Amino acid sequence: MSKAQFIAGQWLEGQGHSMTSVDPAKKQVIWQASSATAEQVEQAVKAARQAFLPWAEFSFDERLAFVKRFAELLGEHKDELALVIARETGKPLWETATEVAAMIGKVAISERAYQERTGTVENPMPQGRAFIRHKPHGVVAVFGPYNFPGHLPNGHIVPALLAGNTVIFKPSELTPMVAQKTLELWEKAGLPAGVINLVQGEVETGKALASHPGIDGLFFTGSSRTGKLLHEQFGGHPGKILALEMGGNNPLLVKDVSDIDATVHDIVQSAFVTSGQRCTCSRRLFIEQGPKGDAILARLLDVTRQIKVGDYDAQPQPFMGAMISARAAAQMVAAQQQLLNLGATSLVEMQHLDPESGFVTPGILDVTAIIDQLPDEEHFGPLLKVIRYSDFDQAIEQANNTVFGLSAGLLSDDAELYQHFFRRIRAGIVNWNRPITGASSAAPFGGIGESGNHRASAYYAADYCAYPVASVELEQSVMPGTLNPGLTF
Ligand SMILES: NC(=O)C1=CN([C@@H]2O[C@H](COP(=O)(O)OP(=O)(O)OC[C@H]3O[C@@H](n4cnc5c(N)ncnc54)[C@H](O)[C@@H]3O)[C@@H](O)[C@H]2O)C=CC1
Repeated sequence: MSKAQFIAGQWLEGQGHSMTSVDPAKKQVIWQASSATAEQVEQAVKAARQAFLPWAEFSFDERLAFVKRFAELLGEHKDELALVIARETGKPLWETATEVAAMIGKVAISERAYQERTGTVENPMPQGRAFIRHKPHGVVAVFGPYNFPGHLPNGHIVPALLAGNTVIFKPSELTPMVAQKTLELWEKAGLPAGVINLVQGEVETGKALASHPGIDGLFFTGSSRTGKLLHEQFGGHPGKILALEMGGNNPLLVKDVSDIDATVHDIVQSAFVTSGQRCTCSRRLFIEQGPKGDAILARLLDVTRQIKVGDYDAQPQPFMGAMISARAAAQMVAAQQQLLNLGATSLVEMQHLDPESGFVTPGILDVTAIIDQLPDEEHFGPLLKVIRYSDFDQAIEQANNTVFGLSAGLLSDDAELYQHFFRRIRAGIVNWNRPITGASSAAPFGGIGESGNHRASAYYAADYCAYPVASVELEQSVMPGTLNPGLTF
């Protein structure tokens, strides 16, 4: 049993029910502990509140020194952390190494973002000095998803701490071991007690934290379903900051390309990387009808059938590892069946390779015939839906026919067509001849519609981690040269 709760600088056993984490590739229990109760969440909020003022009173450079030490420790422990992420998520080691690298890279980017987006500005004025400064919100909760259990929570935690907030982190219940490892590194970095706290548990722990009156904000990355629940819960609390990074039903359009292999590579990288478990993954692929489209589709089917799926530590490395759980894999196969029942045609069948594991092969369906009945849902796995179109503008209209709006892309040699597409498509990430996954931490990261609430993360995370304060300041009160009418001194 692990002491999995980190509260006020102490590792504590949870007082709730027992939790386990299962390696979805090797099917072994790799972690066991007890969840945090509502009382322990309360302790964590108290600890974060007590730590807030001293932490906020440190200078930016002092806070930065702690965060840089964390980045150094990530570097020293990068192989160990990459292995923990691989074991808990099933993602291949080549990919989890890039996740740890992104966590390290986040620190320098967040430092720059803090200065550029929330630094201090002095404006000239006739009398006194005018300042724009930024202050931390206070105690913030960070909720993380399972697909990038290190990098995505880190994308909230690092800018939150730099801005002077204290944090209570509630990771996904599917990736508690990664959270524990990460917090051990924060502890080693010497953060004062209470500045970062970890509460592990399932939905009830999440609810206890999200509904706690003592938090000043909540930064969430996860499903639209949960994000919407939180949005409702935060209704009537305009004083609390809520940043939601949620799912997508992302379209990728293809027209007039000369290099078929390069195009297919961008499609595969968009649809199947991380076994389709990225919020930016392409779910819908629009290919023109006719021989040119046929050739692209034929090559895509051919390459997809050859994608290597395997253990995270296999040599040579597979492109796709296991999905997060046997349950998630079974749900994807069920989603495929549901679309087949509606009248979709299977082009490459997704298969659950072993019902006890998270391994699935990638699948492709032609859904052209059922476009009007297509459920507008995020299928969070390696299942790509192909739509054959004859009119490009209609294809854009269909691409926009979603409640989501996270990422979208065009694969085409035609620069003017891209401008046309860019003006019409609705999404927070719009790419041209590049995969629609792999968004940069140095750019804003967020979507419109049900993909987010206009609080983009990554480079723009600095914005939701602090509030602006406008001040006009003068050493002492001075009588103005002219008085307003009606005043007598
Ligand atoms: N836009 C973005 O930046 C990203 C979005 N995602 C989305 O995340 C999803 C996959 O992640 P999941 O872990 O399945 O998301 P999830 O919504 O199931 O869980 C996220 C977090 O919320 C907590 N939670 C769940 N129900 C709750 C409730 N009722 N009250 C309070 N807390 C609750 C969970 O314990 C977890 O910590 C996908 O939909 C994906 O698109 C994933 C990565 C990035």
